Amino acid sequence: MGLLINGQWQDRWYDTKDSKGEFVREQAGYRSWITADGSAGPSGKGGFKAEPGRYHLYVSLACPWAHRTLIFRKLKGLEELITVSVVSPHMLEQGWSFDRKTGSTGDHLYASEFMHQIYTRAQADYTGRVTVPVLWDKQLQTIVSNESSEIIRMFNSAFDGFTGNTLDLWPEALRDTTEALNSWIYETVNNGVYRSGFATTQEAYEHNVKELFASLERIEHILSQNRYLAGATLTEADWRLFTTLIRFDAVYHGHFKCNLKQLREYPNISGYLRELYQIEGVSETVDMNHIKQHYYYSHDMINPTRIVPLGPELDFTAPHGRDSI
Ligand SMILES: N[C@@H](CCC(=O)N[C@@H](CS)C(=O)NCC(=O)O)C(=O)O
Repeated sequence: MGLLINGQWQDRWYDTKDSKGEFVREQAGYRSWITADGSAGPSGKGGFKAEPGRYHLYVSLACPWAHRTLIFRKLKGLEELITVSVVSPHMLEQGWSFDRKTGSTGDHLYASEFMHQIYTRAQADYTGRVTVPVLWDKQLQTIVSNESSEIIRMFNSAFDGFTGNTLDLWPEALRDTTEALNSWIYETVNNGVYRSGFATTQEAYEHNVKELFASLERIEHILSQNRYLAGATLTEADWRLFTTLIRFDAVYHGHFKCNLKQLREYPNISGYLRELYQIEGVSETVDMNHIKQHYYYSHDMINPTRIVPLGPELDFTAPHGRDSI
């Protein structure tokens, strides 16, 4: 695990000295948007017109942020239009790698060994963390975006003209509601599990775990009255939450010490999680082996033996019972 400084790879764990033991996530560096006509999006530069075959996704099947983009690619019927390479679940001294022996598909575009080579291909003197997902433009040979929350919004509509798929997971009428949900769920749940697990002081850990479970209680309450987070309609807020929930009992509960409760103790959250998992195509995006291998094997600062636990046994295919909500 490490980062690039002026294009040079440095092997380093997160520095929490200046933040009282708190893990602080770095802002994504590439923030442009693919749009239907190539005009600039809300941030970054223009020139990235939606075109079949032009774009490529680099993902980890273990990573909850990358997982969001795979779900949107699936639900929006983009599999033929946007190609994918998967990194190995083991993120070691050189960061994410394309080691086929440990579960990567290899880099289909450039046969690179490491993900940091994709970043330096886009910018030779890049400084910053080398994260997935990365949305790559094969034509301009550069990174369009490495921010999952924005990639899913591009996928939601930019290619509709080609696919005819008009499923709208960010409906105009629910945007304020969705944004409000996203903001506290991102802070205390999606990133909250990382802030708990990567904390290096007892105080920071306890603070984050308590916040996380207060939010889970709040979500349990919302889901006792609503089928989905924003009401009767499934939105991006649900998929953003889903990728954290699906990893919760298997990884965050043990490895990140988010263990006040297991998700199975929340009846509404568990039923909701199963319902989302059972939506057509979604289970194909979930790879529990990559998920467990990544966290338990890569973070040797937290788990120095690198032993990957066998349990817990989870069955996301059981009836969800949410039809009556
Ligand atoms: N803001 C980014 C965060 C992506 C991210 O942090 N990905 C993790 C994997 S789960 C990563 O690549 N971490 C490597 C690192 O921090 O060095 C997004 O949502 O796309």
